[in-house]
Amino acid sequence: MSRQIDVSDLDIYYGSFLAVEKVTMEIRPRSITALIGPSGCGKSTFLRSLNRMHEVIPGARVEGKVVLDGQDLYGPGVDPVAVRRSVGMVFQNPNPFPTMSIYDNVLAGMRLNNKRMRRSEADDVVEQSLRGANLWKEVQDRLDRPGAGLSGGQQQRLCIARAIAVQPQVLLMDEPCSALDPISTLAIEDLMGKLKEEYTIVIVTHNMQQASRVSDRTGFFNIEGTGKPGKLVEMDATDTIFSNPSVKATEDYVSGRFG
Ligand SMILES: Nc1ncnc2c1ncn2[C@@H]1O[C@H](COP(=O)(O)OP(=O)(O)OP(=O)(O)O)[C@@H](O)[C@H]1O
Repeated sequence: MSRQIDVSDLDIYYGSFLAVEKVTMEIRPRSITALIGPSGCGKSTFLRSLNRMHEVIPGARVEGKVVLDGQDLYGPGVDPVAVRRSVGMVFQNPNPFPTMSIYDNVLAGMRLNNKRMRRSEADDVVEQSLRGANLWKEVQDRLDRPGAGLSGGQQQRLCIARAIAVQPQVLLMDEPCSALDPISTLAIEDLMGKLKEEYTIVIVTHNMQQASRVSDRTGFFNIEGTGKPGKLVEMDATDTIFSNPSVKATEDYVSGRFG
């Protein structure tokens, strides 16, 4: 499995509104790709199209291709639920099931997938996922307590544990730190650095420092005006985007001159 995503000529619509136009992008395996750009340019819309989450909105659709490991995720007969299993997602606000125990939260995705497991197998998945999310040490003695009892940063790591429990190939993260304090943010950033050894990660962030700290490659999206579609302006190694971009709009954005 290469865990590479190749997007070609992707148009993304909400009904008749073209929100994102003609994106072609190579998302490299076992690396972190950051998507940046001003509000409304379609970063979250594009991210959601990578695991067919976009389709849960009535009237939303795409044209073009998203290919993961040689399979067109929008091809005929492809099950969107299976796509979401191999391309997991972590959202802006940590959203563990509040009354469910930490233990059951980790297994929630697997249970949705109707996977039956022996207790010892489930114990292993919980421990490995929580270790993978750098949360095991903090919660190992209170696995039966509700997820809501954790701090915001711990809840976000619990959501990451839940996402990796189903062993996805790709992890999509939509502003995963925007609801967190700086210390929890650094903990998630450290964790992302570790996770990229195994997963392909795509992150949407408004935080330029975060994009430059954590990502290997960065794509800059922009929009020409209200009602116009968002477009991928350029994509390159993160260092290049931040120090020597090819397009003036990128330079203006990363240097804080607009956006
Ligand atoms: N559920 C929806 N129905 C209709 N239009 C939508 C929906 N979600 C987003 N849009 C529109 O699609 C365009 C892109 O929105 P999107 O949220 O993807 O941008 P973004 O770059 O992620 O913005 P932000 O940085 O503010 O989160 C916007 O014009 C937005 O109004």
